[in-house]
Amino acid sequence: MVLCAVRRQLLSSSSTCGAWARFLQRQGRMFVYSSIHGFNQEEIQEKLQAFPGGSIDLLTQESGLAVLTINYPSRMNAFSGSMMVDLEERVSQLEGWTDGKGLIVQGASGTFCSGSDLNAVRAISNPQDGMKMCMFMQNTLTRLLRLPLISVALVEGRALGGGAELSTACDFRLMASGSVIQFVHKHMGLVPGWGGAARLVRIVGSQNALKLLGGAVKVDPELALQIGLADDILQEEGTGTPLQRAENWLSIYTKGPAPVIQAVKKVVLSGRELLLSEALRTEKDVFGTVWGGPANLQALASKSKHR
Ligand SMILES: CC[C@H](C(=O)O)C(=O)SCCNC(=O)CCNC(=O)[C@H](O)C(C)(C)COP(=O)(O)OP(=O)(O)OC[C@H]1O[C@@H](n2cnc3c(N)ncnc32)[C@H](O)[C@@H]1OP(=O)(O)O
Repeated sequence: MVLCAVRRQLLSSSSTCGAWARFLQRQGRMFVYSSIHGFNQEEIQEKLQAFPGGSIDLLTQESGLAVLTINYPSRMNAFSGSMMVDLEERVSQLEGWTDGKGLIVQGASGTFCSGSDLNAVRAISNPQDGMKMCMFMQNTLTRLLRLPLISVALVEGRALGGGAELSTACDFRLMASGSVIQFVHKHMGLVPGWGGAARLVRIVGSQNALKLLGGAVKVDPELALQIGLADDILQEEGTGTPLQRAENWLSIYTKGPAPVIQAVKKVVLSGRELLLSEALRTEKDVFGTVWGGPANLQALASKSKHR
């Protein structure tokens, strides 16, 4: 039902969204898992709701920047079951946000996210439930990464286990000094299951990914920057809160009209996810949505120079 609603929304909105819907249709799917994979979203949602606590908070701003906050400070922002369901709902909201340009994903109270809530994990530690939770989170995080918004994970404190995986579902990672990203899965007798391994390989390459997962390495901002896991280090000095500084950092990439910023994300995403010929066709479609558009005509009329 959610799939139909989102698809309807995509198909009925602007021409940019039309190209986006075609891109997603070309991929053959918007979600990684559906009923043909034996995935029943309602069933797993009901199971997850049995483990309440915390929340995922979304603030959309007129500037076109949204802030998504993982909020469960008493458990270091671990993901309870209800927070997994919340996250899916917030991502649906963002999919329908036509004026959006950028997204910051942060944790509450100065730390990012300590992964799954171990209390819930213990209660659903059989492989069947684990795989259902994993399919649910892969669907949600894939949709998060595919949003037509430029996203950044603001990592303060710790990003552990599923928290490290969540950080890879953003376009950029901005690490505060003293913060750590650690794929602790090996120590838990596990491997990533929320899509974190597949995304990590694409971000840092397979050699580095093998080291980070095989060694459950504590990645500090300097190492993260060196291997390309982090895009920048949020300096301590400077004005404003870490969130304000992250907004400032992201604004370099989100300055401009929403249709143009969304088009930028779409062509990069199609290049990242599709075979070259498919990516080229998608690029042509997305190009068609901005060519002769208001921002393009205004730039042509102003005879702008790029010195
Ligand atoms: C592995 C894969 C899986 C997935 O991908 O789905 C996961 O993510 S499993 C979870 C992996 N994460 C962990 O194992 C984190 C374990 N916790 C810690 O290492 C520490 O708590 C740490 C480093 C996050 C914070 O240490 P610190 O000394 O600063 O604080 P406390 O340990 O006292 O933590 C405060 C409070 O939070 C609770 N907490 C922290 N993380 C979790 C969690 N993931 N699930 C449930 N609860 C968590 C901790 O138990 C403390 O609660 P309290 O009632 O005060 O004892």
